[in-house]
Amino acid sequence: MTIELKNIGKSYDGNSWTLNGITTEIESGEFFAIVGPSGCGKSTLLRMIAGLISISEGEIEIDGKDVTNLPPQDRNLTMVFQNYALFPFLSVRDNVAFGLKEHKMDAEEIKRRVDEALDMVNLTEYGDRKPRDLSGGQRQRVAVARAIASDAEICLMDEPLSNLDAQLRGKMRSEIRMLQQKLGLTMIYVTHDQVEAMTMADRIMVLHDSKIQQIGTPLEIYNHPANTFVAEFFGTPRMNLLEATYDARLNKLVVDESLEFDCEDGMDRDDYIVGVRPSGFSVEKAAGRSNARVVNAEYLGNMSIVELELDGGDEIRVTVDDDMNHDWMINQRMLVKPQGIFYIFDKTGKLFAKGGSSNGTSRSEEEFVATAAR
Ligand SMILES: Nc1ncnc2c1ncn2[C@@H]1O[C@H](COP(=O)(O)OP(=O)(O)OP(=O)(O)O)[C@@H](O)[C@H]1O
Repeated sequence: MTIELKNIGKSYDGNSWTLNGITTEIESGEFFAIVGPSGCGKSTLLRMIAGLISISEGEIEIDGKDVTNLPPQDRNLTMVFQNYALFPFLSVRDNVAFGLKEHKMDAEEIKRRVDEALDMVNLTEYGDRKPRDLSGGQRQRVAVARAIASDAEICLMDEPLSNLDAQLRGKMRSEIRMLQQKLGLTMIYVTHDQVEAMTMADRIMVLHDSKIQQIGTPLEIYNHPANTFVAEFFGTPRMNLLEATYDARLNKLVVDESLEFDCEDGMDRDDYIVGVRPSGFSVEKAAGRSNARVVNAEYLGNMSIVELELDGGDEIRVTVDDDMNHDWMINQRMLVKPQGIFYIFDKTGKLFAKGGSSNGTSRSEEEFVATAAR
């Protein structure tokens, strides 16, 4: 089932827009994640698609049919909430069967569907328990089983894993993804967790400032972030964003007078923002040459995260992989150089171009993807 959002807007107070101009098409069988920081309107959008709150502007179509004014039960969808919304006084089986009974479905059919759904989430032996006698992860599975049993072709999930510990979250991520694929569900999945979105989704919509910042596959979003917001939101530690001046004579962008980034033709301004992921620098002790000092270092086993202050005052965060030499000393002088890919944003934060090469040694012109003309 496809879902089409046409210029959706929401204003709770009639003055300001919580969401504005949301337009996209979600394909049948797609796992579509909506991500963004707290308060950006993720739940609002999901609830509008579900029909739980009204839309201030725009239209929603499901499988080509306008459902904007239809109640939730007529939209062929089901929803899993953050707090699972289980009935405490009903058994697991009855929780899963609840919606089916409401629909006056035949008892045999209900039993078949409940058995099947509990089997899929590995809860067959827990059917007679009450929710309070289950672990957090098991409760979460009951909520998923209820969604599956409904046979709806669209499933909406609102931060379903946020109450679980990190280990269980990782396990449930792959379980939900597997079930979604097995059942061919069209999934819209809200999360504030960029890792969850990157690992589960076919495509991601990034929301911020009431608007869509970017829609793309996880790779597209990571490799071609549309702006500084998206660039910083995805990737841990965050991308370093540094103010840079363009030196036309050298054809280089210069940060703090000591870090230089090679440019292609087409640079038309004096000021840009250079974005460098923490892996995009080399750090070495070089006799007589240095441009930074170590401020802090965390050794994590397979790598270190090192914070450095450039001589011009900017701070950067660098990851050093397979760090055998992890005796970083605070205030130690270092020579920092760019290596590999970097991003050039204009002063408004929009991606202007991508520079550098991915192998970290030589740079090729093909790697320089000019996006300014778009
Ligand atoms: N019923 C309401 N009345 C007025 N304002 C609301 C209402 N519900 C949400 N809001 C506001 O709309 C904005 C978006 O809220 P929403 O819950 O959609 O964000 P979210 O991205 O899901 O956040 P979180 O990740 O924290 O759950 C917030 O500023 C919130 O305060």
